[in-house]
Amino acid sequence: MNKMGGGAPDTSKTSKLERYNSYLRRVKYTNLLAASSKLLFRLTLLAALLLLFFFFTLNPPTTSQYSSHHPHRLLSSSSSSLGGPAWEKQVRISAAPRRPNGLSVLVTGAAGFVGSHCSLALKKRGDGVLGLDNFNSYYDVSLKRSRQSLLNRHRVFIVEADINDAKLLAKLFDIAPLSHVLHLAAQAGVRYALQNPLSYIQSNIAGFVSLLETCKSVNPQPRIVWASSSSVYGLNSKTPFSEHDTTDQPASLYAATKKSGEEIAHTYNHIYGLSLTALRFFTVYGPWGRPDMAYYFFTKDILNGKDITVYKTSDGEEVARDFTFIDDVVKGCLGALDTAEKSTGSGGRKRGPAQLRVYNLGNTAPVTVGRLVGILEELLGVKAKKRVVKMPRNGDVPFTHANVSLAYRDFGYKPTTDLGSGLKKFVKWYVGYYGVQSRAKRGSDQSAEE
Ligand SMILES: O=C(O)[C@H]1O[C@H](OP(=O)(O)OP(=O)(O)OC[C@H]2O[C@@H](n3ccc(=O)[nH]c3=O)[C@H](O)[C@@H]2O)[C@H](O)[C@@H](O)[C@H]1O
Repeated sequence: MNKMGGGAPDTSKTSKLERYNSYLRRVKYTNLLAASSKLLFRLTLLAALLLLFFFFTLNPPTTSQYSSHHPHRLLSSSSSSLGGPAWEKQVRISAAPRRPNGLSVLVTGAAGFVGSHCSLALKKRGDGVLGLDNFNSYYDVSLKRSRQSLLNRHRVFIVEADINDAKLLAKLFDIAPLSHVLHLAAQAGVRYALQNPLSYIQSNIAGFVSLLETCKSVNPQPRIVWASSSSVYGLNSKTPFSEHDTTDQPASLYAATKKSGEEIAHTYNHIYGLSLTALRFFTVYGPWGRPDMAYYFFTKDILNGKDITVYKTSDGEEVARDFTFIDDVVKGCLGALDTAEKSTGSGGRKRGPAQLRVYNLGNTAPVTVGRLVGILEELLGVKAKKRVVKMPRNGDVPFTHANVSLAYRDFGYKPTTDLGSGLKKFVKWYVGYYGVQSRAKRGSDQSAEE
């Protein structure tokens, strides 16, 4: 029966069906719309990610770019304005050796602690030295500027640029026939990796690869000596540490990046015939040192009457280091440069087997941190306010101890400075540099007269 009445045909079923169909069509359409907008959103996101990827691959952030966006920023100067005839002349003159068969060395990290000492030593014996440094703000930039002034007085020119600047690196090799690279630019410090891990990747891995990429392509390829670290031994308990020991237990990101550097060196040696020598430095100290290192900031804090924190191991043992004096390390660096064989590649291709070496540069006589503090107290004439605490898990290792027989065999490396004599020289420099007027000054004057 037609509920609508009259003789009209019964359409209630058809219209219900139509309404239902149209409902289904609407649902389908809405679903389709939702699905396609989801797809559109995903495609846009993918495109944006791809764009970002290509942007950063083609324009890797330099340390300076990185700095301005990062909470723990490392400010450095830009190299975009470098160039011109006067600048090129400075580069050429600085890199030119002044003795027959002298080396022409690019020293990266030349305004750094080891870099400035090595640059001076090379220049003094008649080699050409061209410095490169980004003057980042990891520690007091004015100290780096003072080292730069010192080098300037000895006619060593420092190019202000980042090792990640591949164009600039290629330009330097174009201008000057650089025979060797002493690569010391790095993000140093074991504990700072907890605060700024990416700076280690940026300098010690990306920067190193950027340098090697340039070196493999230039003709002739330079010989490269570079700074690895005692920290690669990590939790190794076999003493003294030998280059034959396994180094697969890094305790810090710093150590891991230095270890990666050694593996990367192997690759570039294997593929491109680059001659590469890694030097594992053992806690290098001395005048013009690094303010982030314990002996340096202990000196400052002891003089200022501030507490110092001395670590002990979780077993309550004293922590010890094979502290190595800068002059000994400089001799090791020069010995490694002098015995480095030619790279064998040309036109970016390997033409034969090339030298690949790793050496410890240590002092072979570990000293506890407690004893280090004791020596500083004597030299400064001030009692330290010590707080002995268990070593936090911050990347530190309990002890280091170098076996240096390989370096002795191959280039006569023989450390001659004990911690007492080395710290005496450091304190004398420190009180002079900072103009410290205290018992420390009198103490160091007395020691200098002895
Ligand atoms: O050989 C290396 O390859 C490394 O050497 C250096 O690292 P380390 O040997 O750790 O030197 P450094 O920090 O001076 O601490 C010295 C001692 O003081 C202890 N230490 C430290 C800080 C503190 O507050 N208290 C303390 O007891 C601490 O436990 C340690 O026992 C370089 O910094 C590094 O860049 C890298 O080159």
